[in-house]
Amino acid sequence: MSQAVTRSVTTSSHGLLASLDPLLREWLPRQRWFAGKGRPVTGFSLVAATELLPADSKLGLYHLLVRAHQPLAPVQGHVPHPGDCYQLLIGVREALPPRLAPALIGHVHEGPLAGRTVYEALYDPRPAEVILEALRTQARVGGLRFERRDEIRPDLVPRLVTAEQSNSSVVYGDTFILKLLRRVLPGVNPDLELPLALAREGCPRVPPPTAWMTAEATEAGAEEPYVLGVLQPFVQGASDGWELALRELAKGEDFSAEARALGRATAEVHTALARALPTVTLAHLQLQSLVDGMTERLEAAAQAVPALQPYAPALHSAFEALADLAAEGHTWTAQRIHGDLHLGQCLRSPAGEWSLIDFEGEPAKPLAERRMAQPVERDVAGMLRSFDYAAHSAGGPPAPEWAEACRAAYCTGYAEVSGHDPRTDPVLLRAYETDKAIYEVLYEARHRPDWLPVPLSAVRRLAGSAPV
Ligand SMILES: Nc1ncnc2c1ncn2[C@@H]1O[C@H](COP(=O)(O)OP(=O)(O)O)[C@@H](O)[C@H]1O
Ligand SMILES: O=P(O)(O)O[C@H]1O[C@H](CO)[C@@H](O[C@H]2O[C@H](CO)[C@@H](O)[C@H](O)[C@H]2O)[C@H](O)[C@H]1O
Repeated sequence: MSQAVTRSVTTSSHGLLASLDPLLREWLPRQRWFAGKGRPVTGFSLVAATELLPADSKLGLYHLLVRAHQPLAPVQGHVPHPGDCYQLLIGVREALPPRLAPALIGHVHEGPLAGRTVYEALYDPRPAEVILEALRTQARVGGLRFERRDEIRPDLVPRLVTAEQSNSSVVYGDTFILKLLRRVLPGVNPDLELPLALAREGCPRVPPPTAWMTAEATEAGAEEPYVLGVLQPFVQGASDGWELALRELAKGEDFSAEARALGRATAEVHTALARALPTVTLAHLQLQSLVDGMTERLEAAAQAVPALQPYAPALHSAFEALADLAAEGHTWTAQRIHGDLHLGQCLRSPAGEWSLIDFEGEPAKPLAERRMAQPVERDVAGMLRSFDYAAHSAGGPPAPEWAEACRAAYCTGYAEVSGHDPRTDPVLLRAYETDKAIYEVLYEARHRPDWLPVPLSAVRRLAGSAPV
C-alpha cells in the first residue's frame, strides 16, 4: 500500500485551489471544527498541497493546508489576523457512492478537477488507510512527514469517529485512534509535546503517542513545522467521565470513589509533567499579569453576557484577594498542566483505569500561551467545575451534595498522590474556579444558550449569593 503515497504538488496547485474555492466557501463554515463561525469567508490561500493518491485515478486524494480569509477576523495588537489555517483531506471521485453522501463537498466545474466530485476523504476507508500506511512506513511526501515511535500493524480497518469534536478522529481496528487537528499552527503543539513527555516518564495515565504527522512550514515567518495529527493506542470499551457521572447521578449513585481515582490520576499526570518539564516560581509580577488576564476576561464576558453584570464586583474580589496575597510576598509554583481539563477529557477503561486525553489546551489561545507553566490549581478547578456541571445537568433537580462529595474526594485523591491538597490554597483555587465559570458563561452563551443557567448558578455561588 505504500506505493499509494505518490507525489507532492508543486505545479497547478493554485489552479486546484481556485477550482475548489466556491465549494469550500460554502462547505467549510458548516463544519463543527471551523473556528471562525459567524464571519464570512471571502477567499483562501494555499499553504501547502500534497497529492497522496493521483487525482486522475479512480480515487484521488489531496492533503491541503488552506488559510481561510475572514476580513473581520479579530485584530491582535495592531497586526490584522491572517486568517486560520485548516487541514483538509480532499477525496476526488467521478461520483460518490451513496454511503459517502454525507461527505460531499461538491462538484467541480472548472480547473484541473473539472467534472469530478470532491468530498471529505476521512469518511472513506481507503484514504484513511493511506494515512495509516504513511505513518507505518514513516513516509515523507512533499512537505509532509510521518514519524512513529512504535510498531503499527498493517491492514487495520478504519472508521471515522462521528462525535461532535473540535478536530477529527479515525479509529483503526479498535487498536489506534488518529486525531487529525483541523485548525493548525506552526510550532510545538502540546497535544503531542505533553503525551510524548509523559511517555518518556513512563506515566501510564495518558495514551502514549505511537506516531504523528507534521508539515514543513512554507509561509514567511513560520519556521517550525505544523503538527497535523497524532496516533495513539485506542482505549477499547472506554466511557468518558462525563457520561459515567451523568449515569451515576441518574441512578442516584454516589460518584466519589471515581472522583477520588480521578484526583489520583490527575496528580500522577501533574507529578510526571513536573519531572519532565521545567517548573517556575510565580512571584508578584507574574501573579499580577495572571490576575490582569482574569480581570480582562471577566470584563469582556460581562460585556457580552449581561446576566453576568450584577455579579461582576463580587467576582472581582476573588481576583483581588489573589493579587493581595502576591503583594504580601506569597509565591506559587507553576508547571506544565493539561490546560483544559474536565470530565469529558477523562476516559475510564472497562478495568476501571482512568486516562486523561486531549492536551491541546484551549484551542482558541495562541500556542505560546497554551505552553506556559501554570499552577496545577487551574486543572483542579476545571475538574471541580465539571462535577458541579454534572450535578446541574443530569435532568433531575440540582444535586449540590453529590457535587460537593465528588469535589472533596477528588482533592483527597489528588493529595494522596502528590502530597499537595489543592484545598490548602483556597484563594488561588477560588480565583481559578471563578475564571473558569466566567469562561463557561461565555462559552454557553455562544454555543449552548440552554446551558447558560449551569455556569450562572456557579457564578452566584462564587459571588457569595445564595446557591440555587
Ligand atoms: N486514546 C483514546 N481511546 C479511546 N477513545 C479516545 C481516545 N482518545 C480520544 N478518544 C475519543 O475521541 C474523542 C475526541 O478526542 P479529543 O482528543 O478530545 O478530540 P477533540 O480535541 O477533537 O475534542 C474523545 O472524547 C474520546 O471519546
Ligand atoms: O470541546 P472542549 O473539550 O475543548 O471544551 C469545550 O466544550 C466543553 C463542552 O463540551 C465545555 O465544557 C463544559 O461543559 C462540560 C459538559 O458538557 C463540562 O463537563 C465542563 O466542566 C464544562 O466546562 C468546555 O468548557 C469548552 O471549552
